[in-house]
Amino acid sequence: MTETRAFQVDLRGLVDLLSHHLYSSPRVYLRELLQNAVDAVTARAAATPGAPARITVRTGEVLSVTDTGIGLTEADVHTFLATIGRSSKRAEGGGLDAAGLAAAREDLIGQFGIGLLACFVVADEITVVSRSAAEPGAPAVEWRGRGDGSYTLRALPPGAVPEPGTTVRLTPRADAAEWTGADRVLALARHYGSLLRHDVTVVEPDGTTTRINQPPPWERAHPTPTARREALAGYCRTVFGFAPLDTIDLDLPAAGLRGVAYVLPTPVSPAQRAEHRVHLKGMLLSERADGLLPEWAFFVRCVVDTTTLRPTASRESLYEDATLAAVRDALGDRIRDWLAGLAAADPDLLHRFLAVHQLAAKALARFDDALLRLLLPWLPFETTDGQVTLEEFARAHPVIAVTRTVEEFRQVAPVAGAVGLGIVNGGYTYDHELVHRLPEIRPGSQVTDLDPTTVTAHLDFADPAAELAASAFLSLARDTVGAHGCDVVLRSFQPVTAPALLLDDRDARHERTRADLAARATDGLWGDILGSLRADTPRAQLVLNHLNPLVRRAATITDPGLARTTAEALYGQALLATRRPLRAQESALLNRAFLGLLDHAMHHEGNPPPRPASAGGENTGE
Ligand SMILES: Nc1ncnc2c1ncn2[C@@H]1O[C@H](COP(=O)(O)OP(=O)(O)OP(=O)(O)O)[C@@H](O)[C@H]1O
Repeated sequence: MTETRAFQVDLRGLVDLLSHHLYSSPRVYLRELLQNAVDAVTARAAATPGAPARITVRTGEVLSVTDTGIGLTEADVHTFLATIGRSSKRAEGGGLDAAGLAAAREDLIGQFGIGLLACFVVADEITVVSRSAAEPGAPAVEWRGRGDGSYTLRALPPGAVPEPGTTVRLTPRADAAEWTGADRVLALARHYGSLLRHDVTVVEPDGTTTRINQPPPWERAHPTPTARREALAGYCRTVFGFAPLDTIDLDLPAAGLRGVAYVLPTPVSPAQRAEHRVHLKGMLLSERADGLLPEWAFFVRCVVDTTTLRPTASRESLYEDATLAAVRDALGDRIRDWLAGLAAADPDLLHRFLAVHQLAAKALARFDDALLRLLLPWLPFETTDGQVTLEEFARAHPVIAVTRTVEEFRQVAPVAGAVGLGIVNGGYTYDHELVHRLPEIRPGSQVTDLDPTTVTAHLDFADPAAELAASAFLSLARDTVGAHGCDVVLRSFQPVTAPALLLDDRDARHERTRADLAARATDGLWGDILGSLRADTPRAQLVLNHLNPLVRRAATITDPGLARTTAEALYGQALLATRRPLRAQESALLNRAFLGLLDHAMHHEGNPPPRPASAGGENTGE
């Protein structure tokens, strides 16, 4: 005959699992106790509006949490308290539902039926004394549960518990003293319970009584809007430790969510994890909730209290579901609206915001066409006219060229600026893309990527006689520098102090890398592939400045060795000015040029080269 048996649960093992793998710290025991008390009070208030709603935490050798809540009958204790995984707050036919409290369920925090186990992380035994408010005639009960999984239950004599409600007591183990001392309990109660909606007090062993919660500042009445703003900013300083640039009210009635977003006063990296404080029905769920806001909103920190978002079983983060996704979108909209409002009504604050969160605003504009339209005219960019908005820049330059890297910009900007070419530094995050979108917002403006030929086309030609006089040097320089995939031209440009300009774009660099690899490829197939990729890409250009005195003198050098070294030195100097990492053969070229010039200079001084040392070394001894 087949016998059906029930699973046995090893409670010690289960508690161990919870404490080591579910909860991040033993301190959550207090949160679970508070939460049960809050739920019990909420359930009773739903059945009997106006019923007492107090929660008292007493610290000392014995720690207790007393509530004036719904209480438990003997049957409730067996069904809910003593059955792990069963919760009156979720189960169909649960005690609270039976009492007609289905509506209140929405306001309850617990749902998993495992919370009480957290107490076994700090104590070996828990005592619950309870009297039901739903069945006032039922006797009060005392339940003692032990960490080994056993429990006892006894009915108490009439009058032993005068009022409905529940007291949970535990005697902390010595090794849990860190979490159960009076100061720590007070701090933890404040930490978790500061926004709970019922009256929560902590009584210390010397009788000191502290109320630990009050309504959140966004719900309190304030005499003036300024007073409200100050109260909200003060709250930000307390919970986050900074004075916000501005506060944004968050109110999503459909999602049962209220709170505020604080705009950070200093820049943050988009990669930094946003840390939002999320309260669930008043109880602090997490100080580091992820996913509450869209990723682009990394410039705000939120505090919210919500009734609809679901916690994970550890109660330390939000459960990623459709509700959270909808809330995230709606909160994103609120932050967008705030920005739109600033642009329309408070340009001063918008300027201050952009001064700090330029990067965030740029990230935002990329995502959202409406915001692009709204923000692009205000966003500053680095240009050949200095730090200006694109709008201003476009007015002065009908055609805007944009670089792909900061180095390219640094190198070309002084020269391009002098010849009136309008260039924007597109090397910073998002800038290249945003500048290219300017014509969408400003029809008629033209944006192109900067390439070497555009710049050279704007530089003045040297006069033909000068070009002719320099032709021998130029052809030698072309020969020398050409080996590095670079052309040489002669032009006149400002500033005169710059002997040469290396115009080198990404395509030209790629082509050089490809050529390098192809030359090194010993394997025929690989060499063929790289060879076949040879593109007709623009080569880099070394533009020598004919206005520069050094270049003028170089053009007259007759010694081919010195002319070659001079060409290499000019190329090397222009190469260094690009501030990009040098390749091995470029470093070798610089070395060669430097040593060559040194050698030439010493020759010039009249120092003859030393006689080479003989192979075996001279015998200088006697
Ligand atoms: N202070 C209390 N007053 C009345 N009933 C309580 C109290 N504490 C616990 N209970 C009962 O014990 C049950 C189990 O509590 P437990 O804390 O283990 O889980 P839960 O609160 O239902 O869910 P969660 O695991 O999400 O916290 C509750 O559903 C409730 O019926």
